[in-house]
Amino acid sequence: QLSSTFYSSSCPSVFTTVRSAVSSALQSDPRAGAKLLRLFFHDCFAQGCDGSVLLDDTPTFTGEKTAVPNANSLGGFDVIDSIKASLEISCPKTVSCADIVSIAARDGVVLAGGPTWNVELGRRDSTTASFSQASNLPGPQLTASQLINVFQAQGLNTNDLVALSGAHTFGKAQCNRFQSRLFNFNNSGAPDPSLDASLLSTLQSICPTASTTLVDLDQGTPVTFDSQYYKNLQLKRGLLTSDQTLANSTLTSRVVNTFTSQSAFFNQFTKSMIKMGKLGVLTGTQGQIRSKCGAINSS
Ligand code: HEM
Ligand SMILES: [Ca+2]
Repeated sequence: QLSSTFYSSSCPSVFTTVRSAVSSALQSDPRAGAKLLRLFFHDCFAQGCDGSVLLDDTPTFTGEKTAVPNANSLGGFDVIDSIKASLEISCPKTVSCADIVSIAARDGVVLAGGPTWNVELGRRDSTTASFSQASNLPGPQLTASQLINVFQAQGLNTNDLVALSGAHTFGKAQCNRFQSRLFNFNNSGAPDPSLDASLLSTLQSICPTASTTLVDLDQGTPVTFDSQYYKNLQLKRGLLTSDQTLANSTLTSRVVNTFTSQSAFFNQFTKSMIKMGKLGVLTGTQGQIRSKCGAINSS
């Protein structure tokens, strides 16, 4: 029961406010859009798209930020906080943090050259978070069949999985997320055979150890939102095991091939984003509209 016109009368400036904030964040951080897109994914997969990922820990509350997939990894909180501060001036107590994340994710895609779509709105913010669900976000070592299962548990199918993984067309990953592929893959004494030799030697020199050094997820067009990601997979140039497996497994390889067509990818990506954006949403009088995205309202 979300709607793209949800704020048409209550906060008509919401789209321009978010767009200009994301655009200005990109001036100082070329990864800002990628961070915001990932933030949306991590919000939706833990307890639904309810802003739970934004809640800070307190002495009596454990949120999602310290879960392994998020800790020292997730970003974009500063951009969301500054958008929220602007909107509390123009449209007080009106726009949920969960909706801000969903619009900012779309704008991060658009401003990197990706497709646009009408974001469906009307989500409300949670008063709780789920450390355990955040901890169960899919890890970079998963195989295609494991990824299919994780997505299926959220009501997302194989097309959604492959299309949404295309988000790795921009942004970066730390060496420690994939370094196990480079020297002694699965205790074989050799690197992952499904990794292109020239990319392997590049990565071996950047990542001699499982460090926090950052590497482009898409070595072809690292800051553009395009279908290069799928072409990389066909060339054994996927960075994470969870990327490369999509081309290696017969469960997903045909879909990977389809998405080398940019129009086919963009078309499915927008549909899958709208679908992911509906996971576990709070609407109507459920939850609340937070005044600050990092904390539940005190009264
Ligand atoms: C299919 C399962 C997925 C796995 C296993 C996965 C895993 C990862 C990992 C390990 C990183 C690097 C984190 C770090 O090094 O700190 C990453 C980055 C990223 N992920 Fe995913 N991801 C998945 C799906 C998605 C989806 C569905 C989206 C969004 C629709 C997404 C968007 C991103 C983006 C944009 C980045 C780069 C963020 C940045 O530069 O800060 N990922 N992902
Ligand atoms: Ca959530």
